[in-house]
Amino acid sequence: MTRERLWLYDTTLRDGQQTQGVQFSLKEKRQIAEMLDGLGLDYVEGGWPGANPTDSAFFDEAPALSHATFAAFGMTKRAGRSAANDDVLAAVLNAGTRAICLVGKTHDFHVTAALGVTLEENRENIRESVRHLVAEGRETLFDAEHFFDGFAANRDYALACLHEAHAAGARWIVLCDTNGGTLPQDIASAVAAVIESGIPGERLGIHTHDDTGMAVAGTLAAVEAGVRQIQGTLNGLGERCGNANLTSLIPTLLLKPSYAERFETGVPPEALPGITRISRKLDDILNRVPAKTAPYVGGSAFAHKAGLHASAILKDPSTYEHVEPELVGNERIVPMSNQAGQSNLRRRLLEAGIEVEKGDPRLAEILDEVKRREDVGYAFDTAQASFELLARRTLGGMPNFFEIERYRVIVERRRGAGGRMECHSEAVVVLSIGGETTLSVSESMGPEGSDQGPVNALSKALAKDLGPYQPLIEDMRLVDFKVRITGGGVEAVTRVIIDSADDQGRRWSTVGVSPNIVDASFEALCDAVRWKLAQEGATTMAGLAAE
Ligand SMILES: CC(=O)SCCNC(=O)CCNC(=O)[C@H](O)C(C)(C)COP(=O)(O)OP(=O)(O)OC[C@H]1O[C@@H](n2cnc3c(N)ncnc32)[C@H](O)[C@@H]1OP(=O)(O)O
Ligand SMILES: CC(=O)C(=O)O
Repeated sequence: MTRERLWLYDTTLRDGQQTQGVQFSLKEKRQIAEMLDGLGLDYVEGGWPGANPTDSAFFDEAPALSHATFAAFGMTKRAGRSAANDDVLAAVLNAGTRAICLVGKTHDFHVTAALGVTLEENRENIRESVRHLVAEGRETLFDAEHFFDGFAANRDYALACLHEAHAAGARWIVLCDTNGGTLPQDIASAVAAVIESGIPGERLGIHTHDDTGMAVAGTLAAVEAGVRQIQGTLNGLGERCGNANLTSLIPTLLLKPSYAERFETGVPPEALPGITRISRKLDDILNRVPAKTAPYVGGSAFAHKAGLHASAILKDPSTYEHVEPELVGNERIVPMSNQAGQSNLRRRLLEAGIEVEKGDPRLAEILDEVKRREDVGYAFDTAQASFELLARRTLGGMPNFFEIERYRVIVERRRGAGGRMECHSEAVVVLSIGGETTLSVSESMGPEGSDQGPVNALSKALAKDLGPYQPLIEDMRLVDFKVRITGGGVEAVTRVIIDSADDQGRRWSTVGVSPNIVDASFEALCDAVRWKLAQEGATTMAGLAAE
């Protein structure tokens, strides 16, 4: 059966940049455009040339795309001037892209209230703008702004605006749910009416916003009704609540038989496993924590926490997964928590290289300890390294690398050079290693001598002199630090999660809990060091001496 082509148009660099708090640099725009091209998107909209210096510079040195058509964005000409004399149209044309997307009004209310022109003038603006770009040999898209609201308010006028663009030669008429309030069934019936009015589905696109949380559903409803171009953004970035999320739509189109059997896109199946990496790379660029619950690509998308789920997953992963995580480059995890049963536990232990027979009484001991600790504020589903240490201690065979004799932290605010007030943190850690006592003092010191706080000072003091273990922790560093006040037991306590990494690409999380934030941090730091030593195959002092 031949499949119909669905065209994917990415607007991360334009509508995505309209997200509050998002401002891409030139280098980041290039990086993102290349990622989208590598994934197989058909169009990459680069921004609005002339609107700001970054966008203009981006078009001056366009990225080298091997697959995607590069598109510039602008708006229809203003009333009272010809298309050839319109500065906005001149700027988009000068950007030199093969495709140009122009936004124009289709809701009568916006024509009179926002533009302040007559309904006929707006139709002329659409017609002449599109005609001008087509005459210049550009593939022209018309983004019909507020189309669905306009269709509900004045159907004839909204349709007439679309037909102006269509008759003038626009390749794509893109129906926009600009305010994001239209429900999927209303999108479907409006699309059906547009097709019935004479514009075929192969010339129609859909651009939705997520203000009701249904941008993806609205997009799919439009496809069902006949549109053949989808506009969206990576990770659903976009104005207000965002646009239709391509990171959800692309796997859906490729993996769900009801779409995959009827449609093909430019994204080849072998590129699909790259989508999780691309999604996280975008978050990295934006300095955002990836959304764990994101469909397909989120860290929790294939995390099986409940005991009943994990038990079945071990027998057959399809029991609780709608697709295999590998297909989208994600991974299955079975975290430990107070929702876990022995199946989660055995699976998690196996991942850590520890095999325990089903029914071993020590499994129940570990589970009891996990549940007891979670009751007082620990969280092991995110702090897997602390969980492993707990399990190894219960199973026996966990070396006692070092003992904490005492530690002390001083935080001082004092007048420094130039009379400015500045903070200073200092820590002392005393350890006992194989009967020997070591004492380390360290100051917190960040870039240009800035104070990085007491936890940083403690981390440095702890890692300063670990006696014979020192070489094993040299490549280790603290990469993230999260604090949560939690109601453990009868009183609120502080839970600290610390993420550490090393030069061998490992990244691990540990947890500490205490009414005192510094003490909770210190517990998590000690676990981080112990886990690293265990990974390095370190033995106790006695073992080291024997080697
Ligand atoms: C639905 C969407 O998301 S479309 C994308 C929207 N994106 C952006 O707005 C980001 C980029 N925009 C910008 O940098 C600026 O708004 C610019 C450079 C485009 C224009 O800046 P300015 O000339 O200062 O205008 P300003 O932003 O204040 O107002 C927009 C103007 O465009 C007019 N306009 C809006 N839409 C259209 C249209 N489709 N066709 C013609 N004119 C339009 C408005 O009437 C208004 O003109 P007015 O001030 O004469 O009333
Ligand atoms: C064009 C566009 O971004 C919108 O109408 O939402």
